[in-house]
Amino acid sequence: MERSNKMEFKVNKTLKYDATFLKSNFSLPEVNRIASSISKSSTVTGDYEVAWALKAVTLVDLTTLAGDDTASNVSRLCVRACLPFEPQLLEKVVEPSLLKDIHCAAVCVYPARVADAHKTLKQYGKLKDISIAAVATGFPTGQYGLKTRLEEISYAVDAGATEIDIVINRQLALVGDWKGVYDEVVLMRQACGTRAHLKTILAVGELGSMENVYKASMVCMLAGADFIKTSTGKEAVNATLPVGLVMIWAIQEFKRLTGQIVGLKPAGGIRNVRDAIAWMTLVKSTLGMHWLQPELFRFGASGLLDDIEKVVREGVARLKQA
Ligand SMILES: O=C[C@H](O)COP(=O)(O)O
Repeated sequence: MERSNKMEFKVNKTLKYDATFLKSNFSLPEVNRIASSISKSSTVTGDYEVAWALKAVTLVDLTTLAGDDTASNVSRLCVRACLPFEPQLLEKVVEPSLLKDIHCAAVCVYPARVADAHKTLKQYGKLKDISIAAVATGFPTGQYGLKTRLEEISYAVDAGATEIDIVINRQLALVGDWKGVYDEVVLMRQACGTRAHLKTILAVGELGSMENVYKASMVCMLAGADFIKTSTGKEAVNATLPVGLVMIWAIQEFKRLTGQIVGLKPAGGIRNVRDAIAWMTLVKSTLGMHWLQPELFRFGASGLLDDIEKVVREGVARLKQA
């Protein structure tokens, strides 16, 4: 199966389980205070808002995860990911040489729809530019036997997925069996092999505490995750800035202890440019501006591109009037 080679295909290594990595040292009021102050400082308007909105496009995993997904709507999603705006629209705001870079980072679909995405992206010559992410392992609940959860990964990779978004076993996490969570994610890492990046969904809204969010982040990174992702988009509480901050602290500490670099993917409920800018501000002010690239940061979102399009069109219209 022909696949994208946009990203150099280096995957993270599985490291030995070490319970000392799970110890955290933060207080909830501190987390909320910092997240709230970052959120307040992230308001931008006018041309800056358009620039940030265009940056956000390049970080989106454009997602459809619905029971009624069909080959046609997945194909339309892929076309939109390739060309979110007609090139003439952006002529006044983007340098001509950069227009080709204004596309989504990936499309994200169920395993059974990967072949449809692959077909369309191949047809448009975009397999090298846009990754195909598949959710797997009994998404969204993970409440299935391990054997079939692992088989889903192989199925999606064989169909052309280059990124696998797995869900962790919340049952094991909630009873404190972190070694059990680690062991499963290690097998998921092995099932991806070097053919696909592994993104691990923590389902933070079901983990019960920020300490558990930190532990789950560490366990997944030890197991070899390339990205840690907040949510499936199906939990009652999905991506929030405080949770993002705790995951970022885990990423920073993990890098300090092991040298291994792991990306962040907030997902679920990120629907407008204002939210996207708040997340990008959070990342910029903690991990640094260089983290805002598709290899290290993604938005998992089904509706964000609609608001981005609105903001960009309004911005371009203002420029034309000026
Ligand atoms: O992984 C992506 C999420 O499922 C998308 O969630 P959303 O539909 O709330 O944007």
